[in-house]
Parts: sequence; C-alpha cells; structure tokens
Amino acid sequence: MSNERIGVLVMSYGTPESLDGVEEYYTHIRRGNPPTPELLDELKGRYEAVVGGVFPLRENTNNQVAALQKTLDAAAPGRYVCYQGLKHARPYIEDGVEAMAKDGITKAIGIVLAPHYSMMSVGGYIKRAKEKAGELGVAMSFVESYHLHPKLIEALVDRVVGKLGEFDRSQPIKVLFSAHSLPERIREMGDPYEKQLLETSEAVANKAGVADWSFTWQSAGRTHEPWLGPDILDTLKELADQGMKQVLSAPVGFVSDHLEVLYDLDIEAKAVSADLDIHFERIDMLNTDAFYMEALAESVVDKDEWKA
Ligand SMILES: CC1=C(CCC(=O)O)c2cc3nc(cc4[nH]c(cc5[nH]c(cc1n2)c(C)c5CCC(=O)O)c(CCC(=O)O)c4C)C(CCC(=O)O)=C3C
Ligand SMILES: [Fe+2]
Repeated sequence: MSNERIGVLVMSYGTPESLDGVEEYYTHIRRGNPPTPELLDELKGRYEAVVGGVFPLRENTNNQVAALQKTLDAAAPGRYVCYQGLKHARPYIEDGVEAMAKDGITKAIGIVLAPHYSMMSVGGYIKRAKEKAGELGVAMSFVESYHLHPKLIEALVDRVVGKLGEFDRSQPIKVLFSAHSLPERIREMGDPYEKQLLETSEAVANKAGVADWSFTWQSAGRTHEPWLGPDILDTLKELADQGMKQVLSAPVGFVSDHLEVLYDLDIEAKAVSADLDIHFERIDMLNTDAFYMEALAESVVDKDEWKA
C-alpha cells in the first residue's frame, strides 16, 4: 500500500459568474461563435427569471466537490484529492488537470457530475481531460457512467416516493422522467445515452412501485437540426388530452439545481401545466445527497487501478 495521492477531477457543466459573464459562457457553448443579441437576451432573461441573476449551479458544484472530498476522506483517508474542472466556465477542465500537475499529482481519476454517458456530453468532457493530461504527463482513468449505481437509484427512489406523498393518491399520477435532449443524430452514432436514461428510469420506477411512468426529453438546444423528442411541453399537452391531472417530474439526467431545472421545469413546464389544469410537482435534486456522494465515491474507488 503506497501513500501516494490520487487526483480526482470532478467535472461539471459550469455556469457564468454573473449576468455579465453570460455572453462569454454562451460563446464557449457555441464553440467560439458569439450568440445573436436575441439569443443572448433570451438566455439572460432565463437566468434573471430564476433567482434574479444568481447562478446556483456554481455553489452547488462547489458543495458537491467538497462533499465528495469528505466522503472519499472517510473511505480512504489521505488518498484522494479532488479538483474541479468545468466544461464551459472557469476553472475549465484543462485548468483542473493543470492544477493537479502543479501539485505533483501523476495519477488521477475523472468523473462527471452527470450519471449518463453520451459521446456529446460526458465523452466530450473526458476527451478534453485526456488531452491535457497527456500533455502534462498525468495518467488518468475515467468513470464513464454510474446510471445504475444502487445508491444513485436509492437516492432517486427516496425523492420520488417522498414527492408522491404530496399528490392525491386516490387519483392517477403520471411520473415523467426526463433528461437534456441531444441532437437526433446520436442515434446513428450508437450512443448509449438513451438506453442508460431508460434503464435509470425503469430501475427507479420499479423500486418506487410506480407503474404509470414515461420518459420524455427537455431543454432541447436552439439549433436548426432535429433534437430528440417528445419534448416535455408536448408530453404535458398529450397527457392533458388523455385526462391526466397530476404529474410528478423526475429529471434524472440532472443532479443539481440549475437553469434547466429551475427555469425549464419549475417556471416553463409548471406554467404550461397550470394552463392545462395539471398539478405539476418536481422531485428535489440530488445536490449533496449522502447516497449520491457515496455513489460517486464508490465509482471513483472502483476505478482506482493503482490501489494495493
Ligand atoms: C447533455 C447535456 C446536459 C446534461 C449533462 C451535463 O450536465 O453535462 C446539459 C446540461 C446543462 N446545460 C446547461 C446550460 C446550457 N446548455 C446549452 C446548450 C446545450 N446543452 C447541450 C447538452 C447538455 N447540457 C447541448 C448539446 C447544447 C447545444 C450546444 C452544444 O452543442 O453544446 C445552453 C445554450 C442555450 C440553450 O441552447 O439553451 C445553455 C445555457 C447547464 C447549466 C445551467 C446553469 O447555468 O444553471 C447544464 C447543467
Ligand atoms: Fe446544456
């Protein structure tokens, strides 16, 4: 058993520091193409609508990284050191790898704060970390997904069961699992994203004893190519047509309170539901849930090929 320290690069989407940073952030998401003034105003408007220009994802990611560090310390005192690396904001993924190298770390494990693998999401995070680690001589291995980790499922089941208690149980309730849509072309690429999302949804529904559920997409990008559907807003209309009056939203593709949840679900989907006479609630996000932190920590330790 060596007392070598292993770096843990914890990667997440990233959010701007403030409203002034939205343009730079959006330009980064668009691979260096600045958004039109209309697109920029629209995105700023969504951030403002949520919490008057506060960006909860930043604090949530900070808290998740700190909680993961604590959980890893309890499991293997002194072995793992967490670093943050964000996809579209500072500290960027490359900054995180550089910080590890500066601290003399030569072996590291990468994990993303998103449970499901897609070449267009997690695959992109990993590619960037690998490239920088190669340049700097850091050996890295990666957790690609943890969408069926029993503790992740348990954490989600708790949230579904807890929220169902706020509905009229004598009437039908539809549980709507959802995740960030991606361009339809991921299907031709044989991407595991959809399958993994359905597996998580099914596992949670089964354990929670939910028979009436379906999966739908949300938050499709503002581009011209087709994105995976149906979108949650269309699904809600369809459910209303069928006479459904109660919907529990379970956005299992996300792990934190952020724009896609606080705006797209809590403001937009909730307003559409109200128009359709549907009672709409959402499960609490995982944030620093202890089971979620253990799922992350165990996934990291499993990937530690250097342990004695
Ligand atoms: C798969 C996936 C996840 C889940 C997995 C993961 O977490 O990685 C995710 C999460 C998130 N997406 C977020 C924000 C945004 N995503 C955008 C645009 C896009 N997302 C995409 C994919 C994903 N996104 C894609 C393919 C695009 C099109 C541009 C491109 O090809 O890359 C845009 C641009 C405007 C718009 O299109 O809405 C914004 C503002 C925030 C942070 C919110 C906050 O700040 O609180 C979070 C957590
Ligand atoms: Fe996104």
